[in-house]
Amino acid sequence: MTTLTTPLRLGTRRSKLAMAQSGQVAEQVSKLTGRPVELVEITTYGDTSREALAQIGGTGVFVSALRDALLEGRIDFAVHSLKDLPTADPDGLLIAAIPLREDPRDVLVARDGLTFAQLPDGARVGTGSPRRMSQLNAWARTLGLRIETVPIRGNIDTRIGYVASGELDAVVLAAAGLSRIGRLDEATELLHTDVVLPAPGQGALAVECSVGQTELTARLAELDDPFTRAAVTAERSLLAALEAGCSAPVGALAEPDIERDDEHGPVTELRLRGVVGTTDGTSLVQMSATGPLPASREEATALGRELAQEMLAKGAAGLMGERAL
Ligand SMILES: NCc1[nH]cc(CCC(=O)O)c1CC(=O)O
Repeated sequence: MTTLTTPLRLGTRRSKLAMAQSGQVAEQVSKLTGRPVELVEITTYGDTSREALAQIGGTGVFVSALRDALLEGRIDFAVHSLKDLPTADPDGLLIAAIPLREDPRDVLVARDGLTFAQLPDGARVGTGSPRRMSQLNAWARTLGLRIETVPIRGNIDTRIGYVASGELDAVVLAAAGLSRIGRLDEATELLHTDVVLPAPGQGALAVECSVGQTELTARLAELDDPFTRAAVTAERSLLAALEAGCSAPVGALAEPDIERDDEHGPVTELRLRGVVGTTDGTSLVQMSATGPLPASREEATALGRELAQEMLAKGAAGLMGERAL
């Protein structure tokens, strides 16, 4: 029988980042429910495989083992990095909460405190993400800088280690990940979203549970931040409508935008920006669209779809490689 003292089981990957974000949510859920929350470690294929992410089917590989555990009732809920969640909703599960998002931006961690513009010609910059490669190469071109992007994988500590060891001049990572493991102070530049748009959903978490768990779902929903939910819904709708996977060169960010409306005073809208590009950065489609705020799920989804259509009309599909064709 389930009682107030029965622990809730929170399934988590074993990485430092996963443990940190699961630990934070566990504490909040424990306060909300008055029940202890126990972390259950789940190993995913993405954790054990050394193959490149693109080869093993994108970041969804980190998620499926947690979802299997949820569906089989071995755990009660799971915390995912939203940007690692495939856009298709699985049967039998739901996102009970999307808490307030952290800083969605990417950061540079470079040797000797360098910013991107200060990197030497021929600098080796580590990232395995086609989205980052595309935008970094495009930015370098506008600065008249020649860089070499070097595909790397591994957890955050491993990636920063390539800079510490002198193997690479810099790596690019998500600010949110660094912040959650307490290493944000090692960033040498926060990358402005005018030059690098983050991955759809970056910086946000998703708290997932089984549809049958109505009581737990209702409690977890108290952690939900409606603005974050609307923003990431628009970003993920763009990604889905471009028919791109989570390892595609797609950046997206939805933010509040204050518009001057002379008759009724200022109005706040939801502004969605999107970018798609070739990994060498020679060709980019970058566009934006605005919708109402607050935004219902339908309105946020429509905004993403609308922007995708405009980007596809400008040739976005041709820039994404065969996945999109
Ligand atoms: N790609 C892996 C990944 N998945 C989630 C984060 C942390 C940031 C987030 O929660 O969005 C990271 C690390 C990174 O991209 O640097």
